[in-house]
Amino acid sequence: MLHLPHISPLEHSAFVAAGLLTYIVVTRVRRQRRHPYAAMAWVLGIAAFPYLGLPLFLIFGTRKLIRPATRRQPAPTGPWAHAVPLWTRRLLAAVGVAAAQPQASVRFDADGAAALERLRALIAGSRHTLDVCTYVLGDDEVGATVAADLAERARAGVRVRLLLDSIGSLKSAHSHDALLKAAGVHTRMFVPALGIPGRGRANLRNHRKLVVADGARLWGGGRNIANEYFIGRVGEPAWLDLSFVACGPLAAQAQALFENDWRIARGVRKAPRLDYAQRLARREAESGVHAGATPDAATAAPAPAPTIATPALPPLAQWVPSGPDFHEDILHALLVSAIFHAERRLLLATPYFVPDEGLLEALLLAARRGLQITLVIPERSNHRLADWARGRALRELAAAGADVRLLPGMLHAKAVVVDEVLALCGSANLDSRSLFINYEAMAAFYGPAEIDWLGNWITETAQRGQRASARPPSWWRDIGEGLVATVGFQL
Ligand SMILES: O=P(O)(O)OC[C@H](O)CO
Repeated sequence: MLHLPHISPLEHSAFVAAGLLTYIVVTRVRRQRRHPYAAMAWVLGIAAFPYLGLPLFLIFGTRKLIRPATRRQPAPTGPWAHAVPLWTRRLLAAVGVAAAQPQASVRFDADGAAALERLRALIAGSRHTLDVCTYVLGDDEVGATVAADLAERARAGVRVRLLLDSIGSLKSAHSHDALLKAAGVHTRMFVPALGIPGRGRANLRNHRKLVVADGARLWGGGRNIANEYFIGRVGEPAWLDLSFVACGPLAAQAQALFENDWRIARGVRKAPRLDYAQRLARREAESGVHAGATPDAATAAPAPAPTIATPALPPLAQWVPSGPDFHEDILHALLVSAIFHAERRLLLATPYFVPDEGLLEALLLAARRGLQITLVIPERSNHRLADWARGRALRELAAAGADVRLLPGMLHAKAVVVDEVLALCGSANLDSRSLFINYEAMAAFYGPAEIDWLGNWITETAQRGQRASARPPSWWRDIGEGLVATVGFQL
């Protein structure tokens, strides 16, 4: 029989005090801001159940891996600087994001089959390196096809690195191991879900989705690598989603970030001596590359997808990362700033809409200022808790005059358009998990062609949805939504 050690009330109180002190020290030393619900939950948890609460806090309680940077960078200048709103330039430079640069080409894919062809062509066109990061690699047709393509490149002598999130790919992470390993693909799992994760990182998932070929061509967007994002599961249509291929410096920016993620997955604890934007600038200066890489035949050729007409401005773009590897919540800061700066319209598409109070308030104020706000979400997503958590925010937005559209099928695209000045497309959902916890990355586009393309796509997609109502729900639904919303910071 198990005998628990006897603990006197004094010893118990001392343990609780030590637990709370640990919470304060970790939070203060790392200067981590927390959602009020999260702070309250940790303090109450440690005080009420210290023997469980403290270990859980040490395993899951860290949100940021680096301390605030004191360095302030000036807003970038240069031939294209005028095309990026000054507030964006200043903000992103201040938080350590590499500057926007012109790309040789950018092509979006809304159609899943075309997106898969373009991804496969990018992989097939790699000659030296291939860096792949995905939240989900499916144990299905698309997962197997892409894994076979990676294996083929590795056999041809390309250095192939595959980074999988260990929670996102929990069920399927090892499905393609035999093939990948035999071909020489280097695979790493991002922060093990099992085992003893160190320094509170177990809750910090890598949600970034990118493939970089030869450091020059980037495939990115909202798609994971599994059937539902491209061709649909058996008997079901593919989810509505967006991805893109960019040829140019955006790929180098994404690859520099991948290098960081690859180190973290190896368990490296020390922060790199230079941050990724500085390292990138140094590498570019050393090699004298960029400002417009040329697309090679492999990416120029494939798929009958929309080609963007030559704009007055080149496709100006910037890779905007966010997550525990940056002290600021960069995407949240960018979104809130963008909403306050918007003058005419805000178009938003997301599968999961669980905004924190700051983001919701910014949107509500924009609606009250009379901006056109279109928010497209699926009527029922694949995460029922997220659907429950969003109810109040949707009703408030609809009541304030926003056009909230519920699509009949599953929408998984993540895109935001702000006036005619900025468009975002990438991995981040408009929920607290993406904006405050996960490793994420979005491409920010400043060229008129890309902004138009994404704006038109969101507008046309919205027209296929039903308008959400501002009517109050039944009392039990209201209570249910309230309960789910208290853990909304984790959704
Ligand atoms: O986290 P996302 O946005 O990549 O979506 C993943 C799916 O919802 C997995 O259930």
